[in-house]
Amino acid sequence: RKMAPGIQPLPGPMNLPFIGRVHDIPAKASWLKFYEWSKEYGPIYQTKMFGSTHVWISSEQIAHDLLSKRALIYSDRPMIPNLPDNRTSGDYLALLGRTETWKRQRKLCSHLMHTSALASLHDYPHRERNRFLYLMYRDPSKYLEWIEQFTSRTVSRLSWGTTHPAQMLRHTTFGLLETISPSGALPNIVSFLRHVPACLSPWKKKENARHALEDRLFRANVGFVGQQMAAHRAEPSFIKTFLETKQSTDEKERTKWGDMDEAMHVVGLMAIAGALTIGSPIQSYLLAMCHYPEWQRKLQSEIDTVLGGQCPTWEDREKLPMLRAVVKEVIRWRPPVPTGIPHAVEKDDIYNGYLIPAGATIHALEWGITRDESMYPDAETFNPLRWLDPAYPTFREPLTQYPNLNGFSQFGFGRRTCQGIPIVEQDLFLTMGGLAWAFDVRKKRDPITGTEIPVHWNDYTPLLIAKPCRFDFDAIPRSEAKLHQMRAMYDGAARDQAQEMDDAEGFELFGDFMTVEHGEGAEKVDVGRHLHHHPHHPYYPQQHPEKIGNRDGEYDADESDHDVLINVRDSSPEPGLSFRGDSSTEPSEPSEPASDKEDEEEVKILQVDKKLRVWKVESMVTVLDVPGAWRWA
Ligand code: HEM
Repeated sequence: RKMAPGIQPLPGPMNLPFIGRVHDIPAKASWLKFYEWSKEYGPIYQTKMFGSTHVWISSEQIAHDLLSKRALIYSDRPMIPNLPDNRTSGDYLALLGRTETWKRQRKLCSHLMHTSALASLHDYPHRERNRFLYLMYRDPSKYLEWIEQFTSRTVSRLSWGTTHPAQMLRHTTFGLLETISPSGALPNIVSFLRHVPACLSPWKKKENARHALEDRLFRANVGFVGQQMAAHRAEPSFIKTFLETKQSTDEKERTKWGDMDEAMHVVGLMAIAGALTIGSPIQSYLLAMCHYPEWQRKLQSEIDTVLGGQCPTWEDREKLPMLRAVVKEVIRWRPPVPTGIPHAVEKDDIYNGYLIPAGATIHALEWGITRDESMYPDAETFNPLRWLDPAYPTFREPLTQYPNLNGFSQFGFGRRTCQGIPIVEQDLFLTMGGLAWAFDVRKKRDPITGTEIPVHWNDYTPLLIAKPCRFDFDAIPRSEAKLHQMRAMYDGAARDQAQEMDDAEGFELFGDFMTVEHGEGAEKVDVGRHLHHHPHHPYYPQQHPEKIGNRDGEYDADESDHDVLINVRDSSPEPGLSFRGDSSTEPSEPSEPASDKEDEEEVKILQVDKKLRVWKVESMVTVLDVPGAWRWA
């Protein structure tokens, strides 16, 4: 391509014909390679992949100069080869091109988020956090499960006022992450594979089936909120807020936010974003505490001194700057979206004498941005002090307000910045604060030699949203008093859930198996199992054989929903039947020996709704740490 005098192409590695540098990009932790190149070619450089230009930015200043200050031409999104209508379809706001649909959807998203944030997210993160802490106490080795339950249940409540869709949301959302991630589906790297017809393309078949399932889930959820509103018992939610505007007597207000179908997708995307991302920093917090016990002690000391033994609530945020600094530093130390979500530039542009060609994909390389030594000295070290001490360039006053997550580079740039920060901020403040208040998290010790068992430093999953691969640690409750408090907090959360169960009449539950119709016919999807058989899923047995949690060699997602049992299998239990097992055991197979006695409990079926295939149970749980004590759950 001919350049005007004085203009040059961006620096970057030499490209091979046609494939560019595809062969150099590792399947795992690709961001480390892109960061390595930034050391060689500078804070802005380009690579080619199958003919398209990718620009990588590792400086916050340059990202702002282009993506924020020149937002007029830098706010588009690239086409995702494995989801080729992502720019136009309107199903996923975050992936839409710079279109009128995107502008409308972004406004609606912002309105719903704002309304909910003003009401402190209806206390949902707090209620779910209390449940989460107790589950962590019962079995910290299942932390991946408890964290995913926390994030998906919280965002389900926010979106639809109920936790019921949470499990299915996890399933469909994880599938979407694979569909769109460069390392999740081959056509995203070898882009011409997108032309393979649907009947021959395993990627298209899989995505079509997933999409159909997701569509059914979102429609059922919206229907549920409508029914609950008609019965005057809907809990607050994004969809409820939207439907209320539809009931306004003011015609302008009624039409302002678009139609129901669009709102369904906007809220669906918000739920997807919430279920996907927030687990990453919660897991990274546990990793950080294993490596930096001194910061755990400092954080605990702040919480104990300021709150006199109470567990942090959202109202305490102004008083706990160190907790906010830990939240922010965890995100900086291990960025949840290390390669960023790419923008696309719509016109040729010149930056400092370099050409950025129209159509190039622009990546704000979040991993590189957080390693800029001029802003983050000693960047590899987890150091919350950089947000609290005036000696650091990132310090900001007043400490009642800063540090916070608003405007943080890790949530993107310009007109496409993340819209979920109020949820992220509250979820992380409560979970990290709750964990520090309740537990000493530390490396496990070998029972015989007493030596510490090593924990990895930076082994993360490879998809667009990166999470630490499973590691073992101890989470020791800090005192007997805290244990009692945790149980009381959990009882409150369990009561909420029992109430919700009563309200769930009319909600369409999904079976373990369901038939999904799509273009190529019908497919039987095993939802329960499916969740654990994604090749990149951290629980996936083949990929991480040593990292599997439970006695069956495979992690059972429903295992510890002890408080109420929602069983969706075909057996038809009768009220009054009692059996021993854990609450996810089939009552039709009571004789099956439970190999793990600790999980056993007395379960009695109280009520059965055959149409919904829901049982409500009463279960007597052994409280393991107080021998001989029993508790009704
Ligand atoms: C730790 C959690 C999260 C992180 C690190 C994160 C990060 C990001 C990033 C990097 C982007 C792209 C920004 C850009 O293109 O410049 C983004 C976009 C977005 N995020 Fe988040 N996010 C998180 C959680 C959430 C949550 C809970 C929601 C729920 C509402 C959400 C909603 C969105 C939306 C709607 C967009 C798309 C904005 C647009 O394209 O116009 N995010 N997020």
